[in-house]
Amino acid sequence: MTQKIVLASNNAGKLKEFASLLGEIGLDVRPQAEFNVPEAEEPFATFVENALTKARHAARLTGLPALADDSGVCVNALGGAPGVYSARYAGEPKSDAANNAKLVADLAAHADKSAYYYCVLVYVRHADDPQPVIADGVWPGEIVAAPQGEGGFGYDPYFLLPQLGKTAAQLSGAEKNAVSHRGQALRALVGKLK
Ligand SMILES: O=P(O)(O)OP(=O)(O)OP(=O)(O)OC[C@H]1O[C@@H](n2cnc3c(O)ncnc32)[C@H](O)[C@@H]1O
Ligand SMILES: [Mg+2]
Repeated sequence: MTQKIVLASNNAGKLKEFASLLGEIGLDVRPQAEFNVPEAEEPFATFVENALTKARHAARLTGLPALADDSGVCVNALGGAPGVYSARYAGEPKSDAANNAKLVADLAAHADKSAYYYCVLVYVRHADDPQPVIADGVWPGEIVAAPQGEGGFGYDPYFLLPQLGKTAAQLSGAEKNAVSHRGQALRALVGKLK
């Protein structure tokens, strides 16, 4: 029987990437919305603590193993901001357009546009699992002032891959998953679960 796992995220962009990444490995991964799990609080200053709290929350409410993703874009000239606060960088309600506008404005006076995406994944077998499985991934790039591309989500139209001459939003879903912070983290996590 395929093991059912709850995916502790409400982000449609992430869910789409996970659906394609997990399609191949024989896990039956269901978004937490299917179980009416409400969004968890993310009060911590580290990605791993937020991912752990999201995974535990979903596992507790469903009785299923849970996988959570906490991620963000870290900009070197801004001391790592927006970082763990990426989803709400421009305040509430969450808005990709407002976040991107703030990021471009904050970076305008800086010559160094280097940045990286970071993703940490946490898998818990149950809410009180004393040995959560943790894996992460880093994807370097640069922030550009003008958006390019229609794919991806979040900061992707402003996240340039200099070697490819494209933003993350100009990659196909498969191309992004092959190299992204999330793709790297998930492949590492799956390796640890085997
Ligand atoms: O907590 P969940 O429900 O998973 O959804 P969320 O959008 O709140 O997710 P996070 O708390 O992990 O915040 C991560 C933010 O970082 C940004 N981000 C993360 N990965 C990204 C990617 O692959 N492409 C573009 N932006 C990304 C995006 O703005 C996300 O909202
Ligand atoms: Mg969140």
